[in-house]
Amino acid sequence: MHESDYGVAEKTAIVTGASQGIGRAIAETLAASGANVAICSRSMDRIGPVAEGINDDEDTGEALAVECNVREREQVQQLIDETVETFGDIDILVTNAGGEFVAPFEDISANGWETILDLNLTSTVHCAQLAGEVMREGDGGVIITLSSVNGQHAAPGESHYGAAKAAIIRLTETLAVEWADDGVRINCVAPGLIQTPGVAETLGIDSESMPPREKTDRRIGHPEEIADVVQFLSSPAASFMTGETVTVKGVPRAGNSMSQGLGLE
Ligand SMILES: CCCCC/C=C/C(=O)SCCNC(=O)CCNC(=O)[C@H](O)C(C)(C)COP(=O)(O)OP(=O)(O)OC[C@H]1O[C@@H](n2cnc3c(N)ncnc32)[C@H](O)[C@@H]1OP(=O)(O)O
Ligand SMILES: NC(=O)C1=CN([C@@H]2O[C@H](COP(=O)(O)OP(=O)(O)OC[C@H]3O[C@@H](n4cnc5c(N)ncnc54)[C@H](OP(=O)(O)O)[C@@H]3O)[C@@H](O)[C@H]2O)C=CC1
Repeated sequence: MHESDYGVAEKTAIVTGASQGIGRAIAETLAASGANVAICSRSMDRIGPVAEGINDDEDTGEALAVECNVREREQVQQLIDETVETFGDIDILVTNAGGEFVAPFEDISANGWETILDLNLTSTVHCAQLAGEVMREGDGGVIITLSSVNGQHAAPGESHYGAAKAAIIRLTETLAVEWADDGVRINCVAPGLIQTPGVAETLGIDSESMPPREKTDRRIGHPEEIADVVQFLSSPAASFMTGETVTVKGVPRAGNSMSQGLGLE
């Protein structure tokens, strides 16, 4: 009888942007399954307590907090080095850190464009190249990138973010082909609208109005619903998946426009 293996116990995972929201849920989910997690954000004051929470629980893997701005390649290299020094290897990389502001194309300055491309796309390049080097020289690994439904479909005010997130999908497909022989699987997750502090800040969506996870006919998701998909993609159960983008957006709605997800219709 076949028994599915969704396990990541004793694996080492890096999760970027894990001080809150989706990244935090991913880190806590992987750690709860026994993975050791190296987690980063731009501030030790913000990432430290997340690691402490994981380390306070004796039943989880260990957590290492690292202050790292993923836009800075040298800081990403330090994150990789500290992870290998502490846990010995890198098995899983989740390039979660990202963000945006909503603005019409004509109002986005050159620096505004570069900020969003750097934060989402170039940071993914830094992390995948530097952690990928460790994986490829060792016994392979798993990479999960974060795109968005805005990387799959157009939405007003999202030209910079949509371009960056679309490029992450194609980068994922390309690396899956280039690194297949090195034992590296790489897949992408494209969330729909998820209730996080970042969304609350950017879009002013109130967390109190969040319907329960069990209610499927809703417009907004829980961070844990992304974490569960990342856990699956990280595990041996997904061994025959690479180069794919998994959309996680709940009930499809007519028009498939992100503006509907935002309640802007
Ligand atoms: C329709 C949405 C669907 C939902 C999809 C959800 C996607 C998400 O990712 S939501 C969760 C992610 N979290 C966030 O987005 C956090 C909120 N955003 C921010 O914290 C920031 O905006 C930032 C991280 C994206 C950028 O911050 P920072 O690096 O500090 O950059 P600056 O403030 O220095 O600005 C750089 C550059 O960008 C211009 N700019 C910033 N905001 C706007 C704006 N609202 N409209 C137009 N331009 C903006 C800013 O003016 C700077 O350019 P210059 O003035 O030319 O220097
Ligand atoms: N929420 C949503 O609806 C959707 C989100 N996504 C994507 O999911 C990912 C997570 O989003 P979400 O949880 O909502 O975001 P949040 O804004 O809630 O959290 C972002 C996290 O990233 C960290 N971070 C931001 N910039 C950097 C940086 N330069 N270097 C290191 N860490 C950084 C923040 O930590 P700190 O501030 O402490 O540095 C924080 O932990 C992003 O890539 C986003 O684009 C995709 C589709 C929908």
